[in-house]
Amino acid sequence: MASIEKVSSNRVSSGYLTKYKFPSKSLGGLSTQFNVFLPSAASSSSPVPVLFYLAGLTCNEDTGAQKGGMLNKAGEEGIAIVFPDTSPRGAGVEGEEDDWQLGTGAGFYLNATADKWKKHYNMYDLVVEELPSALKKADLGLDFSRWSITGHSMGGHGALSIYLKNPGLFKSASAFSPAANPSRTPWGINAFTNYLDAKTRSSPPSEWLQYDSSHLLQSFSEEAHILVDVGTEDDFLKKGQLEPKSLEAVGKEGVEVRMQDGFDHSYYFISTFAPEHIAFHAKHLKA
Ligand SMILES: N[C@@H](CCC(=O)N[C@@H](CS)C(=O)NCC(=O)O)C(=O)O
Repeated sequence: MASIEKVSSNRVSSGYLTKYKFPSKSLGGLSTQFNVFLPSAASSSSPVPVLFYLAGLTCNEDTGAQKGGMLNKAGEEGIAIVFPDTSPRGAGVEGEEDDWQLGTGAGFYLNATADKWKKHYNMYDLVVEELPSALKKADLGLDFSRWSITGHSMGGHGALSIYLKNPGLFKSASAFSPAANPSRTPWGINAFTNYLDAKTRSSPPSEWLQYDSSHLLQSFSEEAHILVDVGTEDDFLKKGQLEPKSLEAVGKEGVEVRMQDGFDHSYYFISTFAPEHIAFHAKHLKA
């Protein structure tokens, strides 16, 4: 496996935010970048818990790190945060730059099975397997036995679906304005239609449902530790892209969905509630 290479580093909060890159097998050999916030106290002999933050459509590895308002609280709690990119870059797939909801900046945290996309668009494998392996090998002081995941919008879908698909791997999951029922809402339908080669005739196809949090939650047999915040003035909520009620409708204990009065879809909303999400994860990561 290729080693990670440092690109830049900035002092922030009680530690450093460092950008790395490495050639990713999951992304067909393309170089991918990610940021790691590491509290200064972390070391290979004293590793810290890890939180992954998955960003939304049109974003990259810098968006959450720069605008999410997460780092002071993470520093205080002694938690590292890993910020992956949202898609491969420069795959050269026809049309990948034409639509902000598909292709570059819109990897949807799945493994593509459609011929056109499957060589490069495997963000699920990158986030769940390859990036953790590369980070473990680099021995930065991250303890992946204490691992949680969060994200925004498309990244909220990523965080919840990855948590639900891997019982026991994460201590907790949270999301800001997630696309919570993507097999039935426009962004998800567009992404799944293009990325996934669905052979089943059911509607929605089972190949889509394996990435739908509201569906996955129905058969999640473990104790759930999930926190979701959504702003009542979120235009994407109003346009039916998010459907957080479909998570509540499952009626599973341990899933808290909070509607936040007057907030929209932006990073003003995320940065307001980010410290509460960090505290939520800290409670489970340190339990
Ligand atoms: N480009 C889209 C909006 C894309 C968008 O809102 N992306 C969200 C995630 S779904 C985001 O976090 N954008 C980055 C930002 O707000 O800084 C549009 O023009 O409607």
